[in-house]
Amino acid sequence: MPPRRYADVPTERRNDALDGVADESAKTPGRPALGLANISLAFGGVAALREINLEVEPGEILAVIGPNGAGKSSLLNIVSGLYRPDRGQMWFGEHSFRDVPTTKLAALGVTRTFQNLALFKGLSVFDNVLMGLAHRVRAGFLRQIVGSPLARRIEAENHAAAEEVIESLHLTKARDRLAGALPYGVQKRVELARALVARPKLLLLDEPFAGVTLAEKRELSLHVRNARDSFGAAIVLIEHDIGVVMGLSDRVAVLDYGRKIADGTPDQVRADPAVIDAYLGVAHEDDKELAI
Ligand SMILES: Nc1ncnc2c1ncn2[C@@H]1O[C@H](COP(=O)(O)OP(=O)(O)OP(=O)(O)O)[C@@H](O)[C@H]1O
Repeated sequence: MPPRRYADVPTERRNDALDGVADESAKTPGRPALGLANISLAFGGVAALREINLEVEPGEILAVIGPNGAGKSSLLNIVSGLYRPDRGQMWFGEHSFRDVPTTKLAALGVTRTFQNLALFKGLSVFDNVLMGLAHRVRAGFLRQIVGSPLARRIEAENHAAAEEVIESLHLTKARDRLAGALPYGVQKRVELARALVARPKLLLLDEPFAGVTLAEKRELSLHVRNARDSFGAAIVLIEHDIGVVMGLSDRVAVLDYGRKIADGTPDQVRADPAVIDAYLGVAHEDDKELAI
């Protein structure tokens, strides 16, 4: 079966419109989709992250788990440029950073969703999804080409990509509704659609399954896996639902008090005494893998 497309938009001819991503990063070939080396972060006297080393390969789904306050959100916030690490280095593919430039994340092929949703509630589902492609051309470049055949073609391609991902994520019926008026679980799907429309190389998901029903968890899990299968996205997710984590992830990294205490397959992590001690404990022994 040929791979499915979310947004098969040719970008070569628009590369010169991207905002100088390569200029601000050192280039190192042969790197994984995401690499972290010795990342540390403290808030006053609280060490949120201590010398974290982590790699995520293209097409790999990595879950980051751990007790409350372990450093999971801090890690995601560093990778998406919201926090600045005190020490360490990061790689997105060949681009290396100390500080991730938030405004250039999408152009680097990195998208994320937020635990508490970050949709434009007064815009339609279609327009929200379209916003996931807003980074593709600079405003100045758009002004120069407005009304031209190239501008019309870019618009048509973006619209087609948005329609495709809306259909893929079963959002067709909600396409013209205001995002803010939709049930929470559907809004979660809209946010995922917006993160997927540009076919990211690296997708960061902050508790994508929090607050949704079991049926919605199953469906969202399928869409996440499909993003990996259809265009090889590397996916990092923070999740508390151990059933989802074990069923969906290729690899699980466990944080505790800012340290990475385990990193392995779901089975390896589930059997690791340090992880059972720090996090899984007796309460999680009965957690069943979510069948997806
Ligand atoms: N902006 C901040 N200012 C001060 N301290 C912070 C800030 N963000 C995180 N911390 C502290 O850093 C540590 C790690 O917090 P973080 O939110 O990253 O953990 P977490 O694993 O995501 O927790 P949870 O599962 O509860 O969301 C905690 O001690 C937290 O109180």
